[in-house]
Amino acid sequence: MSETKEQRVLQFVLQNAIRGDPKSVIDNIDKYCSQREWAMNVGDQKGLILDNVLKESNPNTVLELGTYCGYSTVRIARLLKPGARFLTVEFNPAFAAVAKQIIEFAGLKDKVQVIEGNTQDIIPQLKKKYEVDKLDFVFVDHWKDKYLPDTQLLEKCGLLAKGSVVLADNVITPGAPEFLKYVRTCGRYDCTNYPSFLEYMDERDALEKAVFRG
Ligand SMILES: Oc1cc(-c2ccc(F)cc2)cc2nccnc12
Ligand SMILES: [Mg+2]
Repeated sequence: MSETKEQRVLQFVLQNAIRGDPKSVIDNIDKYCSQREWAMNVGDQKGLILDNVLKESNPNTVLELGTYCGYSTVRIARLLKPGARFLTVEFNPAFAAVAKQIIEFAGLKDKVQVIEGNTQDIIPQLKKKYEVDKLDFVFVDHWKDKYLPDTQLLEKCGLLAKGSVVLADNVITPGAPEFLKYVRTCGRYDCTNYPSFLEYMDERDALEKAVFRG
């Protein structure tokens, strides 16, 4: 059966990283995807910005939209305090299967709940089915045309509170212009842009931090 790129990333991690060591998992995914096959992980340059914004937020409850292979999931979970809750949503079952194995290999299985499904279906279930009250930190890294509707859905479902951080990947490449215009002009967010580069490439990209005013 012909394997996928995501399965090759997983194999490289299983064969080269150290079980239970999140940083070695992160470094080996970056090594494979920079030297062998490009893949849409947030990467190490934007990953460092993600680390810093996350540390500043020191969140109790985190949501990630777009798990993919679990690279940013591992980056986030490794920095969470004991008892913090972390939910990540992936609609592609093959991606979710790889992510679960990478998260488990990193030793972070007990810190993360991988939810398979469409974000527009899962977000309205977070309060009742997943017992979430408010989200302190949301990492938005799925399809660019879902950034705005999903952010508005988070608001509508009462999941954002004063100080909730929404951090979005790829606001330059591929770009999320409607999302950027909304968070920067609707009056409900304080926005900061973090210029960087597209993972494993020289093209420009950026993260946008939008802090909900409540
Ligand atoms: O970080 C990313 C990069 C790209 C991407 C694809 C192709 C290019 F040419 C450039 C950039 C797509 C993404 N989709 C979902 C989540 N994250 C993504
Ligand atoms: Mg991305």
